[in-house]
Amino acid sequence: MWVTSSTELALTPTCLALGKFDGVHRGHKRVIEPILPTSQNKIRGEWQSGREKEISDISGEGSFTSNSSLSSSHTYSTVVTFNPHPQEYFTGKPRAWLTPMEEKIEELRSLGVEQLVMLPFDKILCTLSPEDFVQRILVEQLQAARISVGEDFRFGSQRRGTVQDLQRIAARYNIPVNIVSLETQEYTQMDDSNRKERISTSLIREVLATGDMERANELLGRPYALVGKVVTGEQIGRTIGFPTANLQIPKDKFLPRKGVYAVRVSILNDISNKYEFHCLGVMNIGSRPTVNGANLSLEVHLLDWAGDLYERTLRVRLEKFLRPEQKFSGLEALKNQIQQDCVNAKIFFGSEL
Ligand SMILES: Cc1cc2nc3c(=O)[nH]c(=O)nc-3n(C[C@H](O)[C@H](O)[C@H](O)COP(=O)(O)O)c2cc1C
Ligand SMILES: Nc1ncnc2c1ncn2[C@@H]1O[C@H](COP(=O)(O)OP(=O)(O)OP(=O)(O)O)[C@@H](O)[C@H]1O
Repeated sequence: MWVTSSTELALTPTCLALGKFDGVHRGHKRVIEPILPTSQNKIRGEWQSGREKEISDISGEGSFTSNSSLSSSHTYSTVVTFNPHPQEYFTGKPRAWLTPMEEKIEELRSLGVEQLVMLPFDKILCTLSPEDFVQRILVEQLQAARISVGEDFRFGSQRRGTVQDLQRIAARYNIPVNIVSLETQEYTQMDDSNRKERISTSLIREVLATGDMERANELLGRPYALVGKVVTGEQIGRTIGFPTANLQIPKDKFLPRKGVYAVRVSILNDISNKYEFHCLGVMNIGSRPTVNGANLSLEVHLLDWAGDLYERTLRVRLEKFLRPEQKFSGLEALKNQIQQDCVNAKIFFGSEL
């Protein structure tokens, strides 16, 4: 996938999906689907499979995340997003992401998106009128051939432009706009009544903060994952019979509720760049009050497994919140509880063991 923050370096013409796409959740996938080559094929019946050429020599600010074989007269399926996040720009506060950049690129690439354009969200961009945004950015710079957005997408200065405005303005340039209806999820409330909720990044963040992984994962369409390298810890874990891999994740990754989770772990094969060796485990996200830990740490113990994981990249999928972190009277009490956590995780995973 080609990734750039410069519209001058963007591969054109394009089929565009517009938005912030943090989390690449089920609603986002619905918006992206119509711009993928397979869907365009169905829509236009003219997707080119011949005359393909390997594009690997593009220099400059952008980068390829894998070797892509693309046609020279091809409409590039492109996700257009904003950097920094508009909220970050307006509040001046850094934001934690459900999918930090690397993870977002990986998710979009796995969907079949060919290009990610991260428009610099600055004073110029945020003061463009809806008309100028479409004409200058989408038409002139990105040469849009088709646009896909969710029903509630807003754009242009002060979010003035609605999807109907987008459709009307784009029609002047003969660009069709797909307006995707909102993806919702049925949710059973405390009083047992059912409610449909619109899937959004904000909702998923709220749910993750409560530790309700079943609901968060349902909204996302996949388990929420922490991806990072294994670094050295204080090595107390092995002395109590529970060696743990300490994970170093991107600083801007959004963390769910602190506590202990039942998890699925996979290890990145650095050569094939694929995750393999799948294993179950228990993870603690917390500051380890029992051993007077000062910083937040992310530690995973793999069930019934022994080996060296230092420097390996792990993907830890959080499946079930088991309990909050506690301060125990000593290491023996902590050890007994971790033993119980492993039993509880095994019960949760049930037949998989
Ligand atoms: C499943 C699991 C649950 C844990 N629960 C707690 C806890 O409730 N309270 C706590 O202080 N530390 C908890 N820890 C962290 C341990 O204190 C930590 O693993 C131990 O100090 C060893 O860390 P080190 O090997 O990185 O030095 C937990 C660790 C794991 C793997
Ligand atoms: N549930 C959904 N169903 C269909 N389209 C959606 C859904 N949620 C977002 N979209 C669309 O996907 C694109 C990207 O959405 P965006 O990330 O900007 O919003 P979001 O997921 O609602 O996040 P936030 O909560 O931060 O507003 C936009 O075009 C938006 O309208």
